[in-house]
Amino acid sequence: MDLQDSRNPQVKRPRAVIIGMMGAGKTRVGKEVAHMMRIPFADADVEIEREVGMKIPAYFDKYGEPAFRKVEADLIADFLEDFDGIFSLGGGAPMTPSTQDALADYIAAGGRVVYLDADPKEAMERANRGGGRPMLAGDANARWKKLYKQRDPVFREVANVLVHTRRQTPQVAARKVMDMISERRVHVTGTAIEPYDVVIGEGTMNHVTEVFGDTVNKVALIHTQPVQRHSDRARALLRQAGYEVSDIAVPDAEAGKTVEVANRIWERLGDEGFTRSDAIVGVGGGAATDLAGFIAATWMRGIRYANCPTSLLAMVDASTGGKTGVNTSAGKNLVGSFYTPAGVFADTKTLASLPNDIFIEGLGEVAKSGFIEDAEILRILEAHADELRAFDGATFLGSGLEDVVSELIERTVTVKVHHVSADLKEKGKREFLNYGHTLAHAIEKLEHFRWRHGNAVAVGTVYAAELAHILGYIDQDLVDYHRSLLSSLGLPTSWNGGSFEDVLALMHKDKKARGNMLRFVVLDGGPGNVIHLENPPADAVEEAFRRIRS
Ligand SMILES: NC(=O)c1ccc[n+]([C@@H]2O[C@H](COP(=O)([O-])OP(=O)(O)OC[C@H]3O[C@@H](n4cnc5c(N)ncnc54)[C@H](O)[C@@H]3O)[C@@H](O)[C@H]2O)c1
Ligand SMILES: Nc1ncnc2c1ncn2[C@@H]1O[C@H](COP(=O)(O)OP(=O)(O)O)[C@@H](O)[C@H]1O
Ligand SMILES: O=C(O)C1=C[C@@H](OP(=O)(O)O)[C@@H](O)[C@H](O)C1
Repeated sequence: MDLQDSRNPQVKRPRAVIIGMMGAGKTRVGKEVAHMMRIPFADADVEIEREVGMKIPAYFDKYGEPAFRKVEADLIADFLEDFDGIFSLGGGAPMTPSTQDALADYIAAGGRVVYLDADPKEAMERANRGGGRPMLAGDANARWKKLYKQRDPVFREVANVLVHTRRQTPQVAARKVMDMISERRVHVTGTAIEPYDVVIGEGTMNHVTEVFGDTVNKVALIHTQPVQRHSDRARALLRQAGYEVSDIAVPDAEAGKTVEVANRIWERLGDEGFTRSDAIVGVGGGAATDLAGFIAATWMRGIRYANCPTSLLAMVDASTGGKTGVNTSAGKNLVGSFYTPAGVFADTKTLASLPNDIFIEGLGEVAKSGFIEDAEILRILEAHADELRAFDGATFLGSGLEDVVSELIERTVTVKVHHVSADLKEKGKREFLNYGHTLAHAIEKLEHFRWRHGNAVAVGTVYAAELAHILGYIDQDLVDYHRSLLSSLGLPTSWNGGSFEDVLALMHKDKKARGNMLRFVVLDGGPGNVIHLENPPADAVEEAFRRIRS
């Protein structure tokens, strides 16, 4: 398949622009960030000196500040469009209106303007060292303070990333900047949805303390044992932020998603005096975040909650979108509520402990999102299939793969959000997220849930592709592409379990079915074009099933 890269490789833009007061460390810390990220560094002052062929104090003396600002603004405008690294500006640069406009455009195109917010005393002292700063001529301290008063509010306005560096070494500050600029955010809004962000990247769990504000006192931290070390981190962060934390360990995976476990948690919340102004944080795979959301939705008819998903599947799917619930003897996920979180923190640091097979499973839902909306996902999966299949948590952090996985999470969450925002309660468009799921749910049930969901979805998408091909919606190449892509990622593409009759009976019970009519989600023409297929001919439904037997 020929999948075009939707991004334009010609466009160069700084990975981050650093602003701040004189002496904040824009040059020193900026260089360190570039070094850590192995990308180029440029300092506007140095570039200006190169361009005008003299030192800045000499230029100020000869031509004055207005002339300097003009040269500075022109140079910054050029770099914002043609430099692919870390770019530090001179202290006063963001005060020039044309530079403010250029920075706003840069942010609108996805850029990061980092305000390096140093402690005023520390920065002032450093700025006065060494001299050579024309803006501090005369009483340097008084000048610095005056400029700080004028500039600090503007810097806060102009930047979209704020990094405090008080008492931090340049290395520590740089690490902080690096984490913050590598972060990706997907904003979720929609009718009946209180807006929230899904924050993706290494260290993003640190933000879990930012969503509840001052009104919350107690936080119940719901997690499973395999992710203990990650929930320990969340607990430490929440305690440091002043919350009273109750640690609630629940049985792992589906064993935790039961009414009995929920009941034990409700009892505990009652004993510990949780009120409507308290909150829940879920840390773990999709089972733990589904349970945590369900507890939040039901306790006192709804309290605030945040999710820290730790499996790929939970990051790309389960933790966003607001479906919460437990399993009962009537079936999986049949009891629950649509209840959206206050924030989702997909911290890629937690993937370091994720076993390979559980990671691979998550790719099933990632590929599905590529098929239904974002063909760029398919291109990325294709280009990195070998590394993804060989995923090893032990070598994952800081590797090139981490960036690839972060992009896949961002894109997959974006696809999910497009569907959820338009249709929270699954009355229409949201059903498209169910591509491959009609057969997948039947497989999971017949395999007594020993088959992992993402693996079943992979087979289900091949089935849906076969069905669409038999009925003339897509060509054989696209069916073959489903198989080759999924198997290159280590996902299954065939299933030899139960009989067609068993599968058919279960597909009739699928939530998309209407009366006795089967309904599937299929592609029409190519990836990105999805339709509902209602009541397909019985022989096509059976023939497609025959084709997924190996
Ligand atoms: N709410 C939704 O919209 C939605 C969507 C898809 C799936 N789900 C639900 O999500 C669940 C499946 O999610 P899942 O695949 O994450 O399964 P899971 O929660 O059972 O996690 C799989 C296993 O991986 C472990 N694990 C998770 N993160 C780990 C880490 N970082 N390190 C080590 N071990 C880790 C878990 O403890 C568990 O043993 C199902 O219950 C499904 O119904 C919900
Ligand atoms: N976090 C820090 N800790 C200690 N020294 C620092 C720190 N940041 C910067 N410095 C030092 O302070 C001086 C001013 O830093 P610089 O990067 O030139 O500031 P700016 O470019 O923001 O004016 C330099 O000598 C630099 O090495
Ligand atoms: O604050 C300012 O107006 C200036 C700061 C300097 O950069 P640093 O902040 O890197 O010292 C330099 O651009 C020029 O002296 C003007």
